[in-house]
Amino acid sequence: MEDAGFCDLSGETCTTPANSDRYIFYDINPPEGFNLRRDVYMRYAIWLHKLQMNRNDLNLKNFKLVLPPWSHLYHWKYSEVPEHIPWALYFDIESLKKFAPVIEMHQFFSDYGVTYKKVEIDDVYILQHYQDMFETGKFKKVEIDDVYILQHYQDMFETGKFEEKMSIEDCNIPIRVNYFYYNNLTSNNVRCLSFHGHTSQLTSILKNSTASSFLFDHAEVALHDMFGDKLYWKCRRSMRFNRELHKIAKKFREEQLDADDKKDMTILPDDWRKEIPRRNAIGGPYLGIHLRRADFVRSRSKEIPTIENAVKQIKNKLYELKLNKVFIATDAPSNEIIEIQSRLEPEYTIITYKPEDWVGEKYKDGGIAIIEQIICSYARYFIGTYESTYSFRIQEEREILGFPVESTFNRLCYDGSESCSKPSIWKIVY
Ligand SMILES: C[C@@H]1O[C@H](OP(=O)(O)OP(=O)(O)OC[C@H]2O[C@@H](n3cnc4c(=O)[nH]c(N)nc43)[C@H](O)[C@@H]2O)[C@@H](O)[C@H](O)[C@@H]1O
Repeated sequence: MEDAGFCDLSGETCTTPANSDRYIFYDINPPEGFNLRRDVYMRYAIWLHKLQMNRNDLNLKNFKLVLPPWSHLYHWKYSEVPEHIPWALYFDIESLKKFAPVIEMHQFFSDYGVTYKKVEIDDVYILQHYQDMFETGKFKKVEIDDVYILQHYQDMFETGKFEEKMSIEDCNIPIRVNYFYYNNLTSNNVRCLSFHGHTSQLTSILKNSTASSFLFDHAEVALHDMFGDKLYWKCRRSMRFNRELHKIAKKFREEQLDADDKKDMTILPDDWRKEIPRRNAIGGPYLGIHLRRADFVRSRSKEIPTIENAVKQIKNKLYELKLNKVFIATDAPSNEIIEIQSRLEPEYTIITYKPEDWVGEKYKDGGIAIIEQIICSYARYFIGTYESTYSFRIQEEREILGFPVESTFNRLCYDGSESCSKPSIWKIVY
Protein backbone atom coordinates (compact mmCIF):
# COMPACT_ATOMS: atom_id res chain seq x y z
CA MET A 1 0.00 0.00 0.00
CA GLU A 2 1.37 3.44 -0.89
CA ASP A 3 1.96 6.19 1.62
CA ALA A 4 -0.39 9.05 1.01
CA GLY A 5 2.50 11.46 1.50
CA PHE A 6 1.58 13.33 4.66
CA CYS A 7 3.54 11.39 7.25
CA ASP A 8 6.62 12.84 8.99
CA LEU A 9 10.08 11.95 7.70
CA SER A 10 10.35 8.83 9.83
CA GLY A 11 7.00 7.81 8.42
CA GLU A 12 5.76 6.86 11.87
CA THR A 13 3.40 9.71 12.57
CA CYS A 14 0.84 10.90 10.09
CA THR A 15 -1.35 13.96 10.24
CA THR A 16 -4.17 15.01 8.02
CA PRO A 17 -3.41 16.60 4.64
CA ALA A 18 -4.32 20.26 4.11
CA ASN A 19 -6.74 21.33 1.39
CA SER A 20 -8.13 17.95 0.57
CA ASP A 21 -10.70 15.69 2.13
CA ARG A 22 -11.66 16.47 5.69
CA TYR A 23 -12.86 13.80 8.08
CA ILE A 24 -15.40 13.66 10.85
CA PHE A 25 -15.23 10.82 13.34
CA TYR A 26 -17.72 10.24 16.09
CA ASP A 27 -17.77 7.85 19.02
CA ILE A 28 -20.40 6.97 21.59
CA ASN A 29 -20.64 6.26 25.31
CA PRO A 30 -19.24 2.67 25.57
CA PRO A 31 -22.23 0.93 27.26
CA GLU A 32 -24.68 2.03 24.57
CA GLY A 33 -25.97 -0.80 22.40
CA PHE A 34 -26.21 -1.32 18.66
CA ASN A 35 -29.64 0.17 18.08
CA LEU A 36 -29.09 3.43 19.95
CA ARG A 37 -25.82 3.71 18.02
CA ARG A 38 -27.79 3.47 14.79
CA ASP A 39 -29.81 6.47 15.90
CA VAL A 40 -26.67 8.49 16.73
CA TYR A 41 -25.30 7.64 13.28
CA MET A 42 -28.38 9.28 11.79
CA ARG A 43 -27.79 12.54 13.66
CA TYR A 44 -24.29 12.81 12.13
CA ALA A 45 -25.24 11.47 8.69
CA ILE A 46 -28.00 14.09 8.46
CA TRP A 47 -25.53 16.78 9.50
CA LEU A 48 -23.01 15.65 6.85
CA HIS A 49 -25.79 15.43 4.27
CA LYS A 50 -26.63 19.07 5.00
CA LEU A 51 -22.98 20.12 4.84
CA GLN A 52 -22.66 18.48 1.46
CA MET A 53 -25.72 20.33 0.19
CA ASN A 54 -24.29 23.62 1.43
CA ARG A 55 -23.92 25.95 -1.53
CA ASN A 56 -22.55 28.98 0.28
CA ASP A 57 -19.48 27.61 1.99
CA LEU A 58 -17.50 25.31 -0.27
CA ASN A 59 -15.03 24.44 2.52
CA LEU A 60 -17.79 22.55 4.25
CA LYS A 61 -18.51 20.30 1.31
CA ASN A 62 -15.41 18.14 1.56
CA PHE A 63 -16.20 16.33 4.78
CA LYS A 64 -16.45 12.59 5.01
CA LEU A 65 -18.07 10.79 7.89
CA VAL A 66 -15.89 7.92 9.11
CA LEU A 67 -18.00 4.97 10.24
CA PRO A 68 -16.86 3.77 13.68
CA PRO A 69 -16.25 -0.01 13.66
CA TRP A 70 -18.46 -2.16 15.85
CA SER A 71 -15.76 -2.93 18.39
CA HIS A 72 -16.23 -4.13 21.95
CA LEU A 73 -19.97 -3.58 22.13
CA TYR A 74 -21.09 -4.25 25.66
CA HIS A 75 -23.78 -6.79 24.68
CA TRP A 76 -21.77 -8.80 22.12
CA LYS A 77 -19.21 -11.57 22.40
CA TYR A 78 -16.06 -11.14 20.31
CA SER A 79 -13.80 -13.89 19.08
CA GLU A 80 -10.64 -11.82 18.74
CA VAL A 81 -9.13 -8.87 20.53
CA PRO A 82 -9.00 -6.31 19.07
CA GLU A 83 -11.74 -6.95 16.54
CA HIS A 84 -12.97 -4.09 14.41
CA ILE A 85 -16.16 -5.05 12.63
CA PRO A 86 -16.79 -2.81 9.61
CA TRP A 87 -20.23 -1.46 8.78
CA ALA A 88 -20.36 -3.43 5.53
CA LEU A 89 -20.91 -6.60 7.54
CA TYR A 90 -24.28 -5.26 8.65
CA PHE A 91 -25.25 -2.48 6.25
CA ASP A 92 -25.38 -1.85 2.53
CA ILE A 93 -22.69 0.82 2.26
CA GLU A 94 -23.68 1.90 -1.25
CA SER A 95 -27.15 2.57 0.09
CA LEU A 96 -25.78 4.70 2.95
CA LYS A 97 -23.67 6.62 0.46
CA LYS A 98 -26.75 7.62 -1.48
CA PHE A 99 -27.62 9.77 1.50
CA ALA A 100 -24.37 10.86 3.17
CA PRO A 101 -20.64 10.93 2.34
CA VAL A 102 -19.56 8.02 4.52
CA ILE A 103 -16.39 5.95 4.48
CA GLU A 104 -15.31 2.90 6.43
CA MET A 105 -12.47 3.19 8.93
CA HIS A 106 -10.28 0.89 6.82
CA GLN A 107 -10.68 3.24 3.89
CA PHE A 108 -9.58 6.13 6.09
CA PHE A 109 -6.49 4.19 7.18
CA SER A 110 -5.80 3.26 3.63
CA ASP A 111 -6.02 6.96 2.62
CA TYR A 112 -3.39 7.54 5.30
CA GLY A 113 -1.05 4.83 4.14
CA VAL A 114 -1.38 2.92 7.40
CA THR A 115 -0.82 -0.76 7.04
CA TYR A 116 -3.36 -3.10 8.49
CA LYS A 117 -3.96 -6.64 7.54
CA LYS A 118 -7.18 -6.84 5.58
CA VAL A 119 -9.07 -10.06 5.94
CA GLU A 120 -11.57 -10.27 3.16
CA ILE A 121 -14.82 -12.14 3.66
CA ASP A 122 -16.76 -11.85 0.42
CA ASP A 123 -16.66 -8.14 -0.20
CA VAL A 124 -16.38 -7.19 3.48
CA TYR A 125 -13.05 -6.27 5.00
CA ILE A 126 -12.22 -7.00 8.61
CA LEU A 127 -9.21 -5.02 9.78
CA GLN A 128 -6.69 -6.64 12.02
CA HIS A 129 -3.44 -5.33 13.42
CA TYR A 130 -0.39 -7.13 12.09
CA GLN A 131 0.69 -9.41 14.90
CA ASP A 132 4.33 -8.36 14.56
CA MET A 133 3.31 -4.75 15.19
CA PHE A 134 2.10 -5.80 18.61
CA GLU A 135 5.27 -7.70 19.25
CA THR A 136 7.63 -4.94 18.14
CA GLY A 137 5.36 -2.08 19.25
CA LYS A 138 5.99 -0.40 15.89
CA PHE A 139 2.79 1.26 14.87
CA LYS A 140 2.44 4.08 12.49
CA LYS A 141 0.53 6.69 14.48
CA VAL A 142 -2.38 8.64 13.09
CA GLU A 143 -3.25 11.84 14.89
CA ILE A 144 -6.70 13.30 14.72
CA ASP A 145 -6.34 17.09 14.58
CA ASP A 146 -9.12 18.11 16.96
CA VAL A 147 -11.00 15.98 19.46
CA TYR A 148 -14.06 17.35 21.23
CA ILE A 149 -15.56 15.34 24.05
CA LEU A 150 -19.17 16.35 24.32
CA GLN A 151 -20.60 16.61 27.83
CA HIS A 152 -23.85 17.83 29.31
CA TYR A 153 -24.06 21.17 31.08
CA GLN A 154 -24.31 20.29 34.74
CA ASP A 155 -26.32 23.38 35.64
CA MET A 156 -29.04 22.77 33.03
CA PHE A 157 -30.18 19.71 34.90
CA GLU A 158 -30.14 21.65 38.17
CA THR A 159 -31.98 24.72 36.88
CA GLY A 160 -34.16 22.89 34.33
CA LYS A 161 -33.37 25.74 31.89
CA PHE A 162 -32.48 24.14 28.57
CA GLU A 163 -31.16 26.43 25.86
CA GLU A 164 -29.03 25.77 22.80
CA LYS A 165 -25.39 26.55 23.63
CA MET A 166 -21.88 25.14 23.74
CA SER A 167 -18.59 26.12 25.36
CA ILE A 168 -15.15 24.66 26.07
CA GLU A 169 -15.00 23.79 29.76
CA ASP A 170 -13.17 21.54 32.22
CA CYS A 171 -13.79 17.89 31.56
CA ASN A 172 -16.28 16.14 33.79
CA ILE A 173 -15.90 12.77 32.07
CA PRO A 174 -12.78 10.62 31.53
CA ILE A 175 -10.59 11.28 28.47
CA ARG A 176 -9.52 8.37 26.27
CA VAL A 177 -5.93 8.07 25.07
CA ASN A 178 -6.62 6.02 21.95
CA TYR A 179 -9.72 5.92 19.86
CA PHE A 180 -11.87 3.08 18.54
CA TYR A 181 -9.54 0.53 20.19
CA TYR A 182 -6.73 1.31 17.76
CA ASN A 183 -3.48 1.74 19.66
CA ASN A 184 -2.17 4.05 16.98
CA LEU A 185 -5.11 6.42 16.61
CA THR A 186 -4.55 9.34 18.95
CA SER A 187 -4.71 13.12 19.23
CA ASN A 188 -2.68 15.88 20.86
CA ASN A 189 -5.55 18.25 20.92
CA VAL A 190 -8.37 17.09 23.14
CA ARG A 191 -10.96 19.44 24.63
CA CYS A 192 -14.22 19.02 26.46
CA LEU A 193 -17.20 20.74 24.94
CA SER A 194 -20.18 21.35 27.18
CA PHE A 195 -23.05 21.08 24.77
CA HIS A 196 -26.77 21.39 24.56
CA GLY A 197 -28.61 21.42 21.28
CA HIS A 198 -28.83 19.99 17.82
CA THR A 199 -26.01 18.32 15.92
CA SER A 200 -25.82 21.03 13.24
CA GLN A 201 -24.76 23.47 15.96
CA LEU A 202 -21.32 21.85 15.61
CA THR A 203 -20.93 23.44 12.16
CA SER A 204 -19.48 26.59 13.77
CA ILE A 205 -16.57 24.48 15.07
CA LEU A 206 -15.76 23.39 11.53
CA LYS A 207 -16.13 26.92 10.19
CA ASN A 208 -13.70 28.37 12.70
CA SER A 209 -10.97 25.82 12.09
CA THR A 210 -8.59 24.77 9.36
CA ALA A 211 -8.15 21.32 10.86
CA SER A 212 -8.73 18.38 8.57
CA SER A 213 -9.94 15.79 11.02
CA PHE A 214 -12.34 16.12 13.91
CA LEU A 215 -13.58 13.58 16.40
CA PHE A 216 -16.72 14.16 18.43
CA ASP A 217 -16.70 11.76 21.33
CA HIS A 218 -19.86 11.09 23.35
CA ALA A 219 -21.59 12.06 20.14
CA GLU A 220 -24.93 11.00 21.63
CA VAL A 221 -25.03 14.25 23.64
CA ALA A 222 -25.96 16.15 20.45
CA LEU A 223 -29.62 15.80 19.51
CA HIS A 224 -31.35 15.22 16.19
CA ASP A 225 -31.76 18.45 14.21
CA MET A 226 -35.34 17.40 13.66
CA PHE A 227 -36.75 14.07 14.79
CA GLY A 228 -39.18 12.35 12.44
CA ASP A 229 -39.22 14.79 9.50
CA LYS A 230 -38.73 13.96 5.80
CA LEU A 231 -34.95 14.16 6.00
CA TYR A 232 -34.87 11.95 9.08
CA TRP A 233 -36.80 9.28 7.21
CA LYS A 234 -34.67 9.60 4.08
CA CYS A 235 -31.62 8.89 6.19
CA ARG A 236 -33.41 6.05 7.97
CA ARG A 237 -34.47 4.52 4.67
CA SER A 238 -30.89 4.64 3.41
CA MET A 239 -29.86 2.37 6.30
CA ARG A 240 -30.58 -0.85 4.48
CA PHE A 241 -29.09 -3.99 5.94
CA ASN A 242 -26.47 -6.02 4.13
CA ARG A 243 -28.21 -7.93 1.33
CA GLU A 244 -27.04 -11.33 2.49
CA LEU A 245 -28.65 -10.82 5.91
CA HIS A 246 -31.92 -10.09 4.11
CA LYS A 247 -31.47 -13.22 2.02
CA ILE A 248 -30.92 -15.40 5.09
CA ALA A 249 -33.97 -13.91 6.81
CA LYS A 250 -36.10 -14.35 3.67
CA LYS A 251 -35.20 -18.03 3.33
CA PHE A 252 -36.08 -18.56 6.99
CA ARG A 253 -39.37 -16.68 6.68
CA GLU A 254 -40.36 -18.71 3.64
CA GLU A 255 -39.35 -22.10 5.04
CA GLN A 256 -40.44 -21.72 8.65
CA LEU A 257 -43.14 -19.07 8.63
CA ASP A 258 -44.92 -19.53 5.29
CA ALA A 259 -44.02 -16.01 4.19
CA ASP A 260 -44.40 -15.02 0.56
CA ASP A 261 -43.33 -11.44 -0.11
CA LYS A 262 -45.55 -11.10 -3.16
CA LYS A 263 -48.69 -12.29 -1.38
CA ASP A 264 -47.68 -10.49 1.81
CA MET A 265 -47.17 -7.23 -0.11
CA THR A 266 -43.75 -6.69 1.41
CA ILE A 267 -41.58 -6.04 -1.64
CA LEU A 268 -39.49 -2.87 -1.67
CA PRO A 269 -37.65 -1.42 -4.68
CA ASP A 270 -33.92 -2.15 -4.86
CA ASP A 271 -33.07 1.50 -4.34
CA TRP A 272 -34.58 3.23 -1.28
CA ARG A 273 -34.91 6.45 -3.26
CA LYS A 274 -37.61 4.76 -5.35
CA GLU A 275 -39.81 3.87 -2.37
CA ILE A 276 -43.28 5.41 -2.34
CA PRO A 277 -45.79 6.05 0.47
CA ARG A 278 -48.15 3.14 1.06
CA ARG A 279 -50.01 1.33 3.86
CA ASN A 280 -50.99 -1.90 2.16
CA ALA A 281 -48.40 -4.35 3.50
CA ILE A 282 -50.03 -7.51 4.92
CA GLY A 283 -47.04 -9.40 6.26
CA GLY A 284 -46.39 -13.11 6.71
CA PRO A 285 -48.97 -15.25 8.54
CA TYR A 286 -47.28 -15.07 11.93
CA LEU A 287 -47.12 -12.87 14.99
CA GLY A 288 -43.73 -11.19 15.59
CA ILE A 289 -42.62 -10.59 19.16
CA HIS A 290 -39.56 -8.87 20.54
CA LEU A 291 -39.11 -10.13 24.06
CA ARG A 292 -36.19 -8.24 25.58
CA ARG A 293 -34.85 -10.02 28.67
CA ALA A 294 -31.15 -10.19 29.73
CA ASP A 295 -30.23 -6.87 31.44
CA PHE A 296 -33.84 -5.59 31.15
CA VAL A 297 -34.95 -8.18 33.70
CA ARG A 298 -32.85 -6.33 36.28
CA SER A 299 -32.97 -2.74 35.06
CA ARG A 300 -36.60 -2.59 33.91
CA SER A 301 -38.34 -5.21 36.02
CA LYS A 302 -41.40 -2.99 36.61
CA GLU A 303 -41.90 -2.27 32.92
CA ILE A 304 -41.64 -5.73 31.38
CA PRO A 305 -43.86 -8.78 31.96
CA THR A 306 -42.91 -12.07 33.57
CA ILE A 307 -42.60 -14.98 31.16
CA GLU A 308 -45.95 -16.33 32.30
CA ASN A 309 -47.68 -13.05 31.63
CA ALA A 310 -45.91 -12.47 28.31
CA VAL A 311 -47.14 -15.88 27.11
CA LYS A 312 -50.70 -14.98 28.15
CA GLN A 313 -50.55 -11.82 26.03
CA ILE A 314 -49.07 -13.71 23.07
CA LYS A 315 -51.84 -16.35 23.25
CA ASN A 316 -54.58 -13.70 23.38
CA LYS A 317 -53.19 -11.96 20.32
CA LEU A 318 -52.76 -15.20 18.35
CA TYR A 319 -56.38 -16.08 19.13
CA GLU A 320 -57.61 -12.62 18.15
CA LEU A 321 -55.66 -12.63 14.85
CA LYS A 322 -56.53 -16.27 14.09
CA LEU A 323 -52.85 -17.12 13.68
CA ASN A 324 -51.11 -20.19 14.98
CA LYS A 325 -47.45 -19.28 14.61
CA VAL A 326 -45.44 -16.86 16.66
CA PHE A 327 -41.87 -15.81 15.92
CA ILE A 328 -40.02 -14.63 19.01
CA ALA A 329 -36.89 -12.51 18.76
CA THR A 330 -35.27 -12.60 22.14
CA ASP A 331 -32.07 -12.40 24.12
CA ALA A 332 -33.60 -14.65 26.79
CA PRO A 333 -31.51 -17.53 28.15
CA SER A 334 -32.43 -21.03 26.95
CA ASN A 335 -34.25 -22.00 30.17
CA GLU A 336 -36.70 -19.10 29.62
CA ILE A 337 -37.23 -20.12 25.99
CA ILE A 338 -38.00 -23.66 27.14
CA GLU A 339 -40.51 -22.24 29.64
CA ILE A 340 -42.19 -20.19 26.87
CA GLN A 341 -42.37 -23.27 24.65
CA SER A 342 -43.91 -25.39 27.38
CA ARG A 343 -46.57 -22.75 28.04
CA LEU A 344 -47.47 -22.18 24.35
CA GLU A 345 -47.23 -25.63 22.79
CA PRO A 346 -48.96 -27.72 21.50
CA GLU A 347 -51.77 -25.18 21.10
CA TYR A 348 -49.52 -22.83 19.12
CA THR A 349 -46.24 -23.14 17.23
CA ILE A 350 -43.39 -21.04 18.53
CA ILE A 351 -40.46 -20.36 16.21
CA THR A 352 -37.12 -18.87 17.20
CA TYR A 353 -34.08 -18.33 14.98
CA LYS A 354 -31.10 -20.62 15.40
CA PRO A 355 -28.31 -19.64 13.00
CA GLU A 356 -26.43 -22.16 10.92
CA ASP A 357 -22.77 -22.40 11.99
CA TRP A 358 -21.45 -20.33 9.09
CA VAL A 359 -23.96 -17.55 9.78
CA GLY A 360 -22.96 -17.39 13.44
CA GLU A 361 -19.27 -17.38 12.57
CA LYS A 362 -19.52 -14.77 9.85
CA TYR A 363 -22.13 -12.42 11.25
CA LYS A 364 -21.70 -12.94 15.02
CA ASP A 365 -24.13 -11.65 17.66
CA GLY A 366 -24.83 -8.46 15.75
CA GLY A 367 -25.86 -10.21 12.55
CA ILE A 368 -28.06 -12.73 14.34
CA ALA A 369 -29.86 -9.91 16.15
CA ILE A 370 -30.42 -8.16 12.80
CA ILE A 371 -31.81 -11.31 11.16
CA GLU A 372 -34.31 -11.61 14.02
CA GLN A 373 -35.23 -7.95 13.61
CA ILE A 374 -35.87 -8.45 9.89
CA ILE A 375 -38.10 -11.46 10.58
CA CYS A 376 -40.19 -9.40 13.06
CA SER A 377 -40.38 -6.54 10.56
CA TYR A 378 -42.13 -8.77 8.02
CA ALA A 379 -44.71 -10.23 10.44
CA ARG A 380 -48.44 -9.64 10.12
CA TYR A 381 -48.49 -8.03 13.55
CA PHE A 382 -45.70 -6.94 15.84
CA ILE A 383 -45.47 -6.52 19.61
CA GLY A 384 -42.27 -5.11 21.08
CA THR A 385 -40.68 -4.44 24.44
CA TYR A 386 -41.24 -1.12 26.18
CA GLU A 387 -38.49 1.42 25.50
CA SER A 388 -36.16 -1.00 23.77
CA THR A 389 -34.32 0.63 20.87
CA TYR A 390 -34.19 -2.85 19.30
CA SER A 391 -38.03 -2.75 19.11
CA PHE A 392 -38.03 0.88 17.91
CA ARG A 393 -35.89 -0.03 14.91
CA ILE A 394 -38.34 -2.84 13.99
CA GLN A 395 -41.21 -0.37 14.18
CA GLU A 396 -39.36 1.98 11.81
CA GLU A 397 -38.65 -0.86 9.40
CA ARG A 398 -42.36 -1.71 9.34
CA GLU A 399 -43.22 1.92 8.62
CA ILE A 400 -40.86 1.74 5.63
CA LEU A 401 -42.44 -1.54 4.49
CA GLY A 402 -45.88 0.12 4.53
CA PHE A 403 -47.75 -1.69 7.33
CA PRO A 404 -50.88 -0.23 8.91
CA VAL A 405 -49.91 1.68 12.06
CA GLU A 406 -52.10 -0.50 14.34
CA SER A 407 -50.12 -3.62 13.42
CA THR A 408 -46.81 -2.09 14.52
CA PHE A 409 -46.94 0.18 17.57
CA ASN A 410 -47.68 -2.37 20.26
CA ARG A 411 -45.87 -3.42 23.38
CA LEU A 412 -45.94 -6.23 25.87
CA CYS A 413 -47.54 -4.87 29.04
CA TYR A 414 -46.15 -5.43 32.50
CA ASP A 415 -47.94 -7.77 34.91
CA GLY A 416 -51.29 -6.54 36.19
CA SER A 417 -51.71 -3.98 33.42
CA GLU A 418 -53.10 -5.76 30.39
CA SER A 419 -54.12 -2.50 28.72
CA CYS A 420 -50.99 -0.44 29.32
CA SER A 421 -50.28 2.67 27.23
CA LYS A 422 -49.21 2.16 23.62
CA PRO A 423 -45.71 3.16 22.51
CA SER A 424 -45.33 6.58 20.83
CA ILE A 425 -46.33 6.43 17.19
CA TRP A 426 -43.69 7.84 14.84
CA LYS A 427 -45.23 7.63 11.38
CA ILE A 428 -43.07 7.68 8.28
CA VAL A 429 -42.96 10.94 6.33
CA TYR A 430 -42.01 11.17 2.64
C1 LIG B 1 -31.39 -0.17 29.09
C2 LIG B 1 -30.57 -0.03 27.83
O1 LIG B 1 -31.07 -0.91 26.85
C3 LIG B 1 -30.43 -0.91 25.62
O2 LIG B 1 -30.91 -2.03 24.87
P1 LIG B 1 -32.07 -1.96 23.79
O3 LIG B 1 -32.54 -0.57 23.73
O4 LIG B 1 -33.07 -3.02 24.06
O5 LIG B 1 -31.46 -2.36 22.37
P2 LIG B 1 -30.01 -2.75 21.93
O6 LIG B 1 -29.08 -1.76 22.43
O7 LIG B 1 -29.95 -2.99 20.51
O8 LIG B 1 -29.82 -4.13 22.66
C4 LIG B 1 -28.56 -4.55 23.00
C5 LIG B 1 -28.22 -5.85 22.32
O9 LIG B 1 -28.97 -6.90 22.90
C6 LIG B 1 -29.12 -7.95 21.97
N1 LIG B 1 -30.55 -8.22 21.78
C7 LIG B 1 -31.61 -7.54 22.28
N2 LIG B 1 -32.76 -8.11 21.89
C8 LIG B 1 -32.42 -9.17 21.13
C9 LIG B 1 -33.17 -10.17 20.42
O10 LIG B 1 -34.39 -10.21 20.43
N3 LIG B 1 -32.45 -11.11 19.74
C10 LIG B 1 -31.10 -11.10 19.69
N4 LIG B 1 -30.47 -12.04 18.97
N5 LIG B 1 -30.36 -10.19 20.36
C11 LIG B 1 -31.02 -9.24 21.06
C12 LIG B 1 -28.51 -7.44 20.66
O11 LIG B 1 -27.20 -7.95 20.54
C13 LIG B 1 -28.49 -5.95 20.84
O12 LIG B 1 -27.48 -5.35 20.06
C14 LIG B 1 -28.95 -1.10 25.80
O13 LIG B 1 -28.29 -0.83 24.60
C15 LIG B 1 -28.37 -0.15 26.80
O14 LIG B 1 -27.03 -0.48 27.01
C16 LIG B 1 -29.11 -0.28 28.09
O15 LIG B 1 -28.89 -1.56 28.65
